[in-house]
Amino acid sequence: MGSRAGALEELIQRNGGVAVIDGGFATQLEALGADIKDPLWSAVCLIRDPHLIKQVHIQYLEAGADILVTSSYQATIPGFLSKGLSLEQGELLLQKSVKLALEARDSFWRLIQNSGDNNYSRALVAASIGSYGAYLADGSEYSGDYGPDINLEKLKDFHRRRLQVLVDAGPDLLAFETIPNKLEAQALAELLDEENVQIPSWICFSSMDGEHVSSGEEFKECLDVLNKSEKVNIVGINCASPQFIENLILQLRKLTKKLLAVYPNSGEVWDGRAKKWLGLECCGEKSFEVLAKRWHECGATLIGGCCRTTPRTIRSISQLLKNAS
Ligand code: MET
Ligand SMILES: [Zn+2]
Repeated sequence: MGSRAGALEELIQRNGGVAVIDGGFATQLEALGADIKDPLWSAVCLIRDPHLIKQVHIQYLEAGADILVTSSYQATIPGFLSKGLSLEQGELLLQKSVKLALEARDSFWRLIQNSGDNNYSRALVAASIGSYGAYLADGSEYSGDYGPDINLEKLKDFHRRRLQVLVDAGPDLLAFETIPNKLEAQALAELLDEENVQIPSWICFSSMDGEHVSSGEEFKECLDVLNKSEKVNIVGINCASPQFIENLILQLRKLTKKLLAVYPNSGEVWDGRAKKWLGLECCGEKSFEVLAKRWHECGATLIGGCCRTTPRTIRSISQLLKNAS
């Protein structure tokens, strides 16, 4: 692994070969009463309800998450500007997303050390960077359909300043989430190089059919690009249906030597136009945890949940994966 990956390696080793990522962030904010019907989605809480953000982080730590993903998924500088905030205010909010997670991690860890409880590891903080489609808030993070005007340079420019601000805020990792196509994967890999980022990163794709990335492109095409990058330490899948994950892991295992991360959603489907979740969960808490064990056996090292998963989901997978190992 690249530089400064030591803390992650140590964590994985201490847990016997696994690290548990937290669960749905926006989902849990809503469960605590936050109103996130906004173009900034969960990131609107950085402005209105930072205490709820911290509470969600603490709930996932208590549940046994080893990696907290920050509230910055849909937090972007243009998004904040269009809310009437200044550039400086927008950058402070991005910093705050990392700060809130670091503070939650540090205060929880102090508590654990004082209690002598051996069941927890000191968690790591992964700064979330949602895809360009997440910023557009039109569902294109699940189609990769960015229109004819978008190109590699524009995607890099879109991501550059947020990336710099988040890295400067001192997270342990970067989590690129719900990447829908090869072009954006390539833009991110190039940007990590250009910015000479020193902390480890994961790049996770979603998949609508269990076989391709959301755009319909082959995983192989995307992995060919990422395999060339030393800055991308981990690749994987987030916010896809749990029923697809086993096959996707088997496919990815053949395509890369990098660590694999999987954190699927609950199996419900997000209707990006109607902005609501459709259908019932395909699997209850119990089967999610049984599946998670299988994902680990198939070669995933970082495992957690995305939208509609909860601290209960994370508690059961944390217990099962860590006791088994
Ligand atoms: N980290 C984000 C969350 O859990 C990922 C959302 S995927 C649409 O809210
Ligand atoms: Zn999700």
